[in-house]
Amino acid sequence: MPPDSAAVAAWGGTEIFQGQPCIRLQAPQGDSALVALHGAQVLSWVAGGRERLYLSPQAVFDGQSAIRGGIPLCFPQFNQRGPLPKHGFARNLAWRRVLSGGDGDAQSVVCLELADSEATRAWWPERFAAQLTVALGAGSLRVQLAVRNTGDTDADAWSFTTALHTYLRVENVEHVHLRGLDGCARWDAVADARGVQRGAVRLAGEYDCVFQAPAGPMQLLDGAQWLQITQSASLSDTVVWNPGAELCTRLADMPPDGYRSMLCVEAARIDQPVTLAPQAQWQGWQELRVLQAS
Ligand SMILES: O=P(O)(O)OC[C@H]1O[C@H](O)[C@H](O)[C@@H](O)[C@@H]1O
Repeated sequence: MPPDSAAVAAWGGTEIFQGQPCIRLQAPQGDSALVALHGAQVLSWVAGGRERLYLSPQAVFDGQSAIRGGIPLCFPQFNQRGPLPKHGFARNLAWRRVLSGGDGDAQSVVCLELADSEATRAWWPERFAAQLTVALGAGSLRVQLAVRNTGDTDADAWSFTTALHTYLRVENVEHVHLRGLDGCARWDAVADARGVQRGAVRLAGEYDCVFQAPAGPMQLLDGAQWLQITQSASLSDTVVWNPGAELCTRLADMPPDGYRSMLCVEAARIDQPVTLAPQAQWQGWQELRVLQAS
């Protein structure tokens, strides 16, 4: 469905970024976020005067391709774990703005919806409604996905996997520490090896691991910039990804040295797909919060 630009404009807070209709969220103390209708993708989060998300300078904004950076949503399939296009189709389609119904005002909260359509049923036959709510707080950003099976009561249950595929901006990925995953079971997708994480995650080269999500918050230590990352228990996996130098040169929508400036810390549901009976609903969220370094 094409973006309903007129309706979106009537709600205010809209702007065009790289040719794409977007919604600008503003917090009183100066923080802001930018959310594209395409993919319901957060493209920017400025907190404490600093951009916190990585958006590739070579990202493609053609209204069809996945946008490299920000917070893409993988739904209803994570990666290539199924017959659908990689990471599902939600990041390739235009979402529409709906009433948020939540806390906060229209300046700091936006809710976008994607329901099944001819386009989605060409890939996946299920009837669904997905809502992505982005809430900007003082030094925080919370992204919540709610999914409902809108099938008739005598319809079948269906399953999905998902990820909030957050690209965090870092000074130099080889200098960061990601704390909070110590003791978590992990599958290293590069080496195809299972193990348990010991200590903080440090990176040197390509990194692609699916962890059992930690019970508490993680902390990303990037020099003097600290970020707390929390996810709901319903998102039971955490993915940490960086393409490294060699793979990065093969990603057409990233500059060769782009990998240095980003680290994906993804709140995901992969190993145990969510199964929804007709009319049942599920939700999951990730929250990012700026911390004072100590
Ligand atoms: O290039 P994309 O389709 O956006 O996928 C980027 C990456 O997403 C996740 O982090 C996966 O764990 C990686 O295996 C994958 O390469």
